[in-house]
Amino acid sequence: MGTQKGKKTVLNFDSEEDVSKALAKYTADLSEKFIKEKGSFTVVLSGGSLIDTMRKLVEPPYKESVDWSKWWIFWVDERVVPLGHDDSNYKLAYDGFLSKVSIPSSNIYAINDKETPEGAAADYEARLKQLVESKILPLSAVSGFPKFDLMLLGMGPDGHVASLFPTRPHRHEKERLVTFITDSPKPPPPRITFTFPVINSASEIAMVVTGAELAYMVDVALGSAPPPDGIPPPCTEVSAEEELTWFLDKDAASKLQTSG
Ligand SMILES: O=C1O[C@H](COP(=O)(O)O)[C@@H](O)[C@H](O)[C@H]1O
Repeated sequence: MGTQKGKKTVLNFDSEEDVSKALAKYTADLSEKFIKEKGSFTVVLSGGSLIDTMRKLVEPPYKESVDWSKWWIFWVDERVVPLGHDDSNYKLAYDGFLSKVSIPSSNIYAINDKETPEGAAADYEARLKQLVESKILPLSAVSGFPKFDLMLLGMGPDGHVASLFPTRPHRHEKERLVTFITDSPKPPPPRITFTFPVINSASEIAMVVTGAELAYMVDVALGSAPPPDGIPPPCTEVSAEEELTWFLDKDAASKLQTSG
């Protein structure tokens, strides 16, 4: 299991719609707080169901009240396909979120889709290091890795987060900021992903998990069921420097002993 440095909060909601509303308010509140404190808000997105659950953030009142000009967008993982491909996490986010708000395009860090997985990971890592040098991204005083303000994570039924899969050794990478995989068990096979040292250096992390097919893994991740084959899956390793907040709907929380 990961070492929990910050606080952990588990929020249970009646429906996915309620998760979407609460996630919008949580994100807008953090945006205001970080922009007030440091003049910018660095947000790391996942792919998958997260983007649809973020839909309330691009509706009134947040669409107008959030200062999108101060946002910076990154991806915790990306499939190494052209940015316009249906498997691209960038395209998913562009269609469902980024095209609806006015974040400066120079603040949106899509991968270089002309590279191999290894090249794309090295390129993304180099660009993050440049942002550290230009003081856009601070380094965590705890880990020495870049510290993002907010990571919005999803989880797969096998307990993967980002593109860190239970059966792949790159989940244990401790030196690199960004690594790659060419044989992801979930298609498409070529992907790049932030490593745990970077993920766990974030100030705030939201784990956004909805749907009954994730109920067992939620139980494992929150420590109330034993992990499959006795091996803790990646979702058990997530922790944030300030606060990790789980957003669960009733179905995802259905196996937890104490929900509500
Ligand atoms: O492949 C991926 O899967 C995870 C989980 O997706 P979900 O649809 O179960 O929410 C996602 O977080 C990751 O970014 C994506 O590349």
